[in-house]
Amino acid sequence: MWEDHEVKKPCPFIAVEGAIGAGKTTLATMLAERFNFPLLKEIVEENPFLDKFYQNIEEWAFQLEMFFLCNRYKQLEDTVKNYVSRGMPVVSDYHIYKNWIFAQRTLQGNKREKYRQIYHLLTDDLPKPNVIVYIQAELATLLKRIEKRGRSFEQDIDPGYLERLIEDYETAITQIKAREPETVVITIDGNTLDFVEHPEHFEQIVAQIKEHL
Ligand SMILES: Nc1ncnc2c1ncn2[C@@H]1O[C@H](COP(=O)(O)OP(=O)(O)OP(=O)(O)O)[C@@H](O)[C@H]1O
Ligand SMILES: Nc1nc(=O)c2ncn([C@H]3C[C@H](O)[C@@H](CO)O3)c2[nH]1
Repeated sequence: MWEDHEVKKPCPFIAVEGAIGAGKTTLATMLAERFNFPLLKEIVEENPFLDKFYQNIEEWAFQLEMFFLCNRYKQLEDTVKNYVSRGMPVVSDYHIYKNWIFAQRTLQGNKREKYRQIYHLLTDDLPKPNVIVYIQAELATLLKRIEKRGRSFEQDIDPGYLERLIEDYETAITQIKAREPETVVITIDGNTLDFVEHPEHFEQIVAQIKEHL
């Protein structure tokens, strides 16, 4: 149980968020290790639709979004059962709301509406993270990181798509802040803070998060 507080705060359920390649998995992994919290990590390699999706977004968007949604739903169900409901902290490299951020960008009309209904049915009654670590990064940073990571299917991503996602994330974070004032949102400058190469940058982020735990 999480009882390490003088004033009772909710047990940390931390989600690291940001656009593609912002550094979510890297930072979430480092934070899980530092705080000794279990890590909930996105499944990427076994995704059968990502490659096809990047070749033809319109054709494959619904399949891809449904795949992500069903996978994350299952992961979140397990997380609630194994950690959240037992009062144990957890750090995740995504927030379930990410599904809707992407789906609004990739789906239109009838398919978006069908997806919206399924998304709400599956997620409305699930516990949401109470701390969001948002890595804000500009296009040049994302492109550099995507290239550095070198996943073949991401190398031809349209920079316009990334640019729109950066804006979508900004809008989504603003909406979350307004809608859920109880959720702690910590914004990290992903352009200037290099927590991979500079341990002191990581320490800065850890200190910022500790203030809220
Ligand atoms: N702050 C940073 N400074 C320099 N390199 C970084 C930083 N954060 C991540 N990287 C590098 O950038 C690449 C992408 O990072 P990572 O896979 O963590 O991103 P992500 O946000 O989880 O991506 P995705 O959205 O695709 O899941 C990796 O090669 C990682 O080592
Ligand atoms: N369309 C779409 N919807 C999602 O919910 C989603 N989540 C992640 N991704 C893409 C980004 C990386 O390329 C890769 C790994 O994060 O998968 C997504 N793409």
